[in-house]
Amino acid sequence: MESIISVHNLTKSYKNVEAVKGINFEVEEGEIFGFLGPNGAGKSTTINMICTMLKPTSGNIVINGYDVSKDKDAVRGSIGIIFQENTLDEKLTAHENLMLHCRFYNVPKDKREERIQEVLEIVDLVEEKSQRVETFSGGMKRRLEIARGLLHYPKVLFLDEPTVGLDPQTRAHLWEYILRLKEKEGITMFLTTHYLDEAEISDRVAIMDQGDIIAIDSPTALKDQLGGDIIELSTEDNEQALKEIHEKVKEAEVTVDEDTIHLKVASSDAFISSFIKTLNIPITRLNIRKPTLNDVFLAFTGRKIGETVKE
Ligand SMILES: Nc1ncnc2c1ncn2[C@@H]1O[C@H](COP(=O)(O)OP(=O)(O)OP(=O)(O)O)[C@@H](O)[C@H]1O
Repeated sequence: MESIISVHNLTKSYKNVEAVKGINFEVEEGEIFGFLGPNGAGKSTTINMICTMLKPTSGNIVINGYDVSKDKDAVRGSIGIIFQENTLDEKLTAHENLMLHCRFYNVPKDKREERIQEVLEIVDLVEEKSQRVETFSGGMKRRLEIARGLLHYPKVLFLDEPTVGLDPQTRAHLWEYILRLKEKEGITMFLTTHYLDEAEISDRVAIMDQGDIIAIDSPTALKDQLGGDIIELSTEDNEQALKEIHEKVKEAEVTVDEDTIHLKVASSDAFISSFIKTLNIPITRLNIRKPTLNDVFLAFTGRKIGETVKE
C-alpha cells in the first residue's frame, strides 16, 4: 500500500522542552491509524505540525504527495479535522453549518448542494438537515462534524478523541459510521483516543512517549509481542498474599492495582494449578485473560492511559 502520510526526522522544540525528538513514521492509504500516548507525550504537537497548524523545528512531512512546509493549501485541501470540542454553530441548522464550510473551503457553488446531500447521507442526518444544531444530541452533533469534515473530499480525516463525552451506545454507533466511511470511501483515519478498547479498531497503532514513538504495529502484533497470559486475583488478605507471591513465585511479573493482584506469566495452563497450591491465603476472585491494548500501553509507557486522561 502507498503511504498517504510520511513523517521524517520530525522535531519540535519549545523554549525549554524538546516536545518531539526526531520521529519517523508512515501512514498507509486507507488505514485507521491510532495515535496514542500519555499526556505531554507530544501527540498534539505532532498532529498540529502534520495539519499545518504548527511549524516544525526540523524534519519533513508529506501528505498526499504535498510537502507540508511548501504546499500548505494543498495539504489543507487533503485533510479534514474533527476536533474534540464542538465547533458547530448551534444557532444555525445542520444544512447552514455545512454551507458555511463549503464557502470556507471554496467548494464550487454548483457542487455545494450535491456534496451536502452526500455527506448528510453518509452520517444519516438527511431528515434533520433543517433543524437547528442546538436541538441535536451529542452523537448527532458529532456525526454532523464528521459530515462537515468530509465536505471537501479529504484523503485523511483527523479524529481527535471523537467519542469523548458520548454515552456507550452513541460511541458504538459512531464507530459504525467511521468504519463504514473507511470501507466505502477509502478515507484514511488518523485517530487519537484514550479509550483503548476503541483503539483496537485501528489497523495500526503508534505509541508516543516523551517525544518519541516507542512502538508502532497492529494491535494484535503489539499484544502478541507482550505474549503470555494475565492472571487477575483478589484474596482474603492481599498484603499477605503478595508477600507469599514474592517469596515463592519467580516466573511471574507482579503488579497491584487497588484490590487486584496481576500476574503476567508465559502460560497460565502450566502455572495456575501449582500456583493455587502454593498460596496459603484463600482466593476470592480469579480471572485469566490475554493481554489487551491497555496492557501494551502500560508495558511500553509504565502508565495506565486512565491516569493520563485529560478531561
Ligand atoms: N506552546 C508550548 N510552549 C511550551 N511547551 C509546550 C507548548 N505546547 C506543548 N508544550 C510541551 O511539549 C510537550 C508535549 O506536549 P503535547 O501537548 O504535544 O503533548 P500531548 O501528547 O498532546 O499531551 P495531551 O495528551 O495532554 O494533549 C509537553 O511537555 C508540553 O508541556
